[in-house]
Amino acid sequence: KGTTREQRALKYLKEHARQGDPDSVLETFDEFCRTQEWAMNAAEEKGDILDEIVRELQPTTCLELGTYCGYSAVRIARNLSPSARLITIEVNPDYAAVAREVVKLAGLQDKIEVINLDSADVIRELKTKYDVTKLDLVFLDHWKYLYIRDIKLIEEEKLLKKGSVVFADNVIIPGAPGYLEYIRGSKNYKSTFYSVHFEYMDDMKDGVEKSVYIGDE
Ligand SMILES: Cc1cc(C(=O)N2CCN(C)CC2)sc1-c1cc(O)c2nc[nH]c(=O)c2c1
Ligand SMILES: [Mg+2]
Repeated sequence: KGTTREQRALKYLKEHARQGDPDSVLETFDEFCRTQEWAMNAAEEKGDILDEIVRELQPTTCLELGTYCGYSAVRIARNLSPSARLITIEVNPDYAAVAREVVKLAGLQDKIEVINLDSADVIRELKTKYDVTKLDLVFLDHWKYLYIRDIKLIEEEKLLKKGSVVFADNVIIPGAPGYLEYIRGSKNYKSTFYSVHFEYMDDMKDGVEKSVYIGDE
């Protein structure tokens, strides 16, 4: 075929979504994944919880680990206030390239910065190189073994403040071994589990975990 699934998705979005309209981009992406090819987007149910968190928290600075094609980056950024921004990190260059196109298609390139590097390297430089003081929202959606590494790094860098929200995808499928135990066992967080359908699969259950930071700043 020569093209990747992510490139086929982008082509479909360019042909069917309204330029500059984030809602249209998300609806069209969901349609592609339900009618053409499955893809690991945060999708409708997980997306609704993410929307709720962003609307309630009104975060100024958001960090997403695991951009993939940019579905959840668009989902987060479309609800951000004018001066708020999202930094999203994607280690896979092919995914990052597609994500940048999807962000542009949604007209959100001024709110979203896609960084094609390893998450740990960027987290260590958020304060010095990316002008971040505190993170109001962190979305963990990259690789299950990196959730615990990266949340510990974020704590070490003192990037969280009281009320900061850490939202983790896939805590059931593929699962986040060690992360759930760590975050639920920590006195610095108040965690809530949401049982949700796995993206685009009405017969599979996954879980997402919302953790509010209540620890020392
Ligand atoms: C790629 C993949 C395949 C899965 C699966 O069980 N499958 C059976 C059912 N069929 C339909 C799909 C395939 S689950 C999953 C996945 C899903 C996410 O949301 C992810 N988020 C971030 N980073 C990941 O690596 C990530 C992987
Ligand atoms: Mg996921």
